[in-house]
Amino acid sequence: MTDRTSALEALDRCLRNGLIVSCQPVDNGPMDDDDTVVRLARAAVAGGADGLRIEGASRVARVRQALPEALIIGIVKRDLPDSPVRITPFLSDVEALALAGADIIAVDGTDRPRPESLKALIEAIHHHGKVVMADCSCLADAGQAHRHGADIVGSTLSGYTGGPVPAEPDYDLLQQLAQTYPRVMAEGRFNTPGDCTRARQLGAWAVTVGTAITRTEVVTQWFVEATSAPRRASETAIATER
Ligand SMILES: CC(=O)N[C@H](C=O)[C@@H](O)[C@H](O)[C@H](O)COP(=O)(O)O
Repeated sequence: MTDRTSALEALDRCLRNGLIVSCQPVDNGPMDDDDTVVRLARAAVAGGADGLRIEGASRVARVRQALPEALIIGIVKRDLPDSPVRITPFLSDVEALALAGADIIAVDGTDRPRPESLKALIEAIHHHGKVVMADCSCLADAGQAHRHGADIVGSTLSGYTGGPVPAEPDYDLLQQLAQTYPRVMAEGRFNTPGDCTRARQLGAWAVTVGTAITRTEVVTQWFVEATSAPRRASETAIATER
């Protein structure tokens, strides 16, 4: 049995049917600092998370130090002037995440203009002895990533490569992925426990939840929107009665 096969079998034991909590606060918001990310990660593990998704090599290193046993999916996000690819675009990002202690490194798995090829990124991650997750937007992305050797394919980028972002997770893509690949991460707008149950029923290997657990501003906004609409309606009714 190769090292890679045994590493993947060990991963299956940890993550199959597991929950990964993505600890990525709202950019530049009041929770967007390293200490808060470490606390979010600790809280997620205390709540039973099987893994963590952490952005930035320095934050991966901080979380690794705080939680030596945690399973960490590391990414680097960048806004590039000449490419829409944001998630771990450079070989230097892969190296930094590997040195920081990520177990799994996720990269953009879409077929869009990019500074370094997907194949080169996947090879580099394997060279560092790490597991590759490809963040995909469609079935074709996953096919290409899998051919290049990606170990995990995720629905992460469905809805984020153009046009309005849908409200629901992409269950159709998830089902297609799960029928085709052995390790499929349901990720992207899985905002309720019910969404996660459905992901599992459709064959997801694991589910990643971010916003609904770690972006307080966004979740607060959901509640504000849900509660303010009726209030406005009743205010209108009162105004009309007067
Ligand atoms: C599209 C993109 O850049 N997704 C990012 C990937 O790391 C994060 O912003 C998401 O929070 C993460 O994928 C989890 O998804 P959700 O927050 O919907 O549970």
